[in-house]
Amino acid sequence: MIIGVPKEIKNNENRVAITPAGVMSFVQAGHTVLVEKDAGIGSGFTNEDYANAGAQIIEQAQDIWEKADMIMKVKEPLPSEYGYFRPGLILFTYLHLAAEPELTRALKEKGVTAIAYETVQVGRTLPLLTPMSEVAGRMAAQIGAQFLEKPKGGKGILLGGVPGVSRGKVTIIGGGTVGTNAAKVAVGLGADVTIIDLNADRLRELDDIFGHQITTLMSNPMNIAQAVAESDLVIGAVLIPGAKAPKLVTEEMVKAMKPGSVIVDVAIDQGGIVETSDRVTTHDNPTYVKHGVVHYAVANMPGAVPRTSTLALTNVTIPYALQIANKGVQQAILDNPALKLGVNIANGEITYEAVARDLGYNYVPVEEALGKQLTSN
Ligand SMILES: NC(=O)C1=CN([C@@H]2O[C@H](COP(=O)(O)OP(=O)(O)OC[C@H]3O[C@@H](n4cnc5c(N)ncnc54)[C@H](O)[C@@H]3O)[C@@H](O)[C@H]2O)C=CC1
Ligand SMILES: CC(=O)C(=O)O
Repeated sequence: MIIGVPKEIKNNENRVAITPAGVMSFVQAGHTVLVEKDAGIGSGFTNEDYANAGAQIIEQAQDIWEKADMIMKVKEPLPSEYGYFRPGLILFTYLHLAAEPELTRALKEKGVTAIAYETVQVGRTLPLLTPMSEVAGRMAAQIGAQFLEKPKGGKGILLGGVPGVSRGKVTIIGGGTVGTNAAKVAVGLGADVTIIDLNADRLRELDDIFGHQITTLMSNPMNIAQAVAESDLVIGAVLIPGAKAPKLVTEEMVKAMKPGSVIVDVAIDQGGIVETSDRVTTHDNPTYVKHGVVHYAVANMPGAVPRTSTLALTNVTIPYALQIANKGVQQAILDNPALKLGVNIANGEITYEAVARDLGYNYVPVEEALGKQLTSN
């Protein structure tokens, strides 16, 4: 198979979908890897590193998209890349389609087989999302602390306080991977941390992990309203896999926050959990102020720490990509139900139920969409 790796073009997206070590794994398995010139520079990998590992370095993104059987990316294609879509092309990347109706339509109309990192699922875990959620969660607390500083537009408080002055209050809504990692850093900074989740078992686990260093609360509108109103920093970290994020923090709740408070809505890639997170921001211009509250809504937070993120991401994506390359999509899906859950679009059909429901399409099971009854031995 020919695997193509274009350079990422989203604002300040310095990650890359393959490392030189990944290239070597594909080449040893008999595949060809095309890497766009300078695709790895932002993550500290030179063209020479890739060439030494066996990749062909290609000048133009267009040549990669045209020649490759499978395109591996980090972030969703941007409109300038939609023209490269063609029937039968395999696209393996983060997609977050429930929040991307135009992209969904383009992939569907062009017959691309679109496999989303974020919906590959093993039991209750999302192994290709987890490492980036670890990064974004840890970043969320440090970014929140930064924007609470007065020169950055915040109310001018130090999350850890100092002797004789109270600590800052942090509320984290969603106690999964992002939430837990945000809590680790916020607790480390000395903040007064509350985690809200809908899952009572998860709250028990968090209580076991953090003990009296945090407060846990069941997710309901009353608890959320009260915690948000009292918080200096609110972190949005809820996920319903594949689906548009539920708006759990209403505009009224944001109005009740004190001026200069900060919201970091990490779940913005799925549409955000805050009613006033009504736009996606970029690393170049990461915040806006609404009702006196600083909103941070960057959808590619790990792109700002690309060396760490590229290594963490490719550690988990390459083994799945190798399965697709070695066996072809149909057999790889048949052999690996986790990968099957990653297929969001195939042969012009939406094959992930939550995406179909949120965007108003018919859901077609992947076996049916691929036009062949997949049967296991
Ligand atoms: N902005 C960015 O750069 C990045 C964004 N993310 C996003 O962060 C979000 C969270 O991801 P993960 O932590 O990995 O997900 P996760 O699945 O590990 O955790 C989600 C948590 O939300 C909880 N939850 C569900 N409904 C809830 C409700 N109504 N109230 C309270 N809690 C509820 C679940 O019980 C679960 O504990 C996702 O949208 C993910 O794509 C992840 C990485 C980077
Ligand atoms: C999860 C995701 O979309 C990111 O890491 O950018």
